[in-house]
Amino acid sequence: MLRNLTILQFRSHRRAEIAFDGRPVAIYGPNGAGKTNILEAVSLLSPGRGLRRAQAEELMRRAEAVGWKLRATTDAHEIETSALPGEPRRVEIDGKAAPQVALAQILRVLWLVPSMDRLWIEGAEGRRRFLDRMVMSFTPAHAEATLTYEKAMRERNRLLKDMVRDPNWYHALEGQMAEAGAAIRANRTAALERIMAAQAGAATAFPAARLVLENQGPDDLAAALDANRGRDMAAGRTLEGPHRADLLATYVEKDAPAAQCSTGEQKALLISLILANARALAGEDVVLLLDEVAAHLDSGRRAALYDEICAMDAQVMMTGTGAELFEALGARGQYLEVVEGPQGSQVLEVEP
Ligand SMILES: Nc1ncnc2c1ncn2[C@@H]1O[C@H](COP(=O)(O)OP(=O)(O)OP(=O)(O)O)[C@@H](O)[C@H]1O
Repeated sequence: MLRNLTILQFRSHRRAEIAFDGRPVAIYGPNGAGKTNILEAVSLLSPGRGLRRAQAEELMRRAEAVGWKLRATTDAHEIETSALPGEPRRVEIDGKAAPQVALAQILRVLWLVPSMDRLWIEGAEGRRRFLDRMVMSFTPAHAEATLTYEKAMRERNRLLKDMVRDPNWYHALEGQMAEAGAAIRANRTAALERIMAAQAGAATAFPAARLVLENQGPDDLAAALDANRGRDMAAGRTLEGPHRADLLATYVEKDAPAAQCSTGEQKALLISLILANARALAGEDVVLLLDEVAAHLDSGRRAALYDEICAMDAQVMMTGTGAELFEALGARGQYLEVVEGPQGSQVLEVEP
């Protein structure tokens, strides 16, 4: 689990040191105090751009703009990640420089944030990202397969745009895309099976979702890329492949597509998936970040959510309103109050 986190010059935080004691962490305080910024810091202990998909530069505290740094201690490792102005984010694990993807091996960080409330309604890209984060939590190497595929595809797209016709320019790239693409597909299929199995086996108040992958691309991607170069050249990009896949969910009990469910039901489906994801990872170091998830839930589901979180093997950190969190978690929670101070956000440990 994550034991300690030091946040330096990050968003609204000048310096915050937090020691986690293993209980679900309840973070509360006024609007804009810097609660979500703490969850965002934790999300950056995994590969990628974190739960707001921010650029490294945006994360620098505006007042000083000297760069930011996060230091974390888990049971087994020390993680440091930082960025200086104008530079990409860097990662060190146990004092040695490491590629970002190496973070996926240490903590399995999962999250739900309010910007995902319209996930089932909006475009496929958000769902694909959500899917790939779940997949990466099971198969850390998925992060690398995705990077390899996207890099090769970008180069292929450049050739297509430049109207390069010589097949020799394409062979190696398409080979890489086919190989990484097959891994991506297999990883995604396996992850969905694990999530659905975890849902089926759990005593949970959250609805079961049937998950299906659509638009995964042709079975023989190498042959399709080879055959469709002319069509792709006309479009100026690669039209088919796992980069177009979509995740469809059905609310099983009502046999309704997620996009047609009520706002609360859509949220319940997301919570159901993220809880199933965490359960399916039992035995791994899972950190589950829940930003204002209780909004849209009825009182029955809210109570169930808190009970399920407390019974889980995962380390949970959530934001919400103080009164509700105190009432729901009582002595089961660790409380952090975040307030805005003259020197930026202040994080206070509170005993209820
Ligand atoms: N790069 C930055 N430098 C300084 N402050 C920043 C930076 N980025 C965001 N902030 C500030 O952080 C605050 C938002 O923090 P955060 O999103 O954590 O709020 P919150 O406590 O979750 O609030 P809410 O309850 O409204 O969701 C805002 O006041 C914003 O101006």
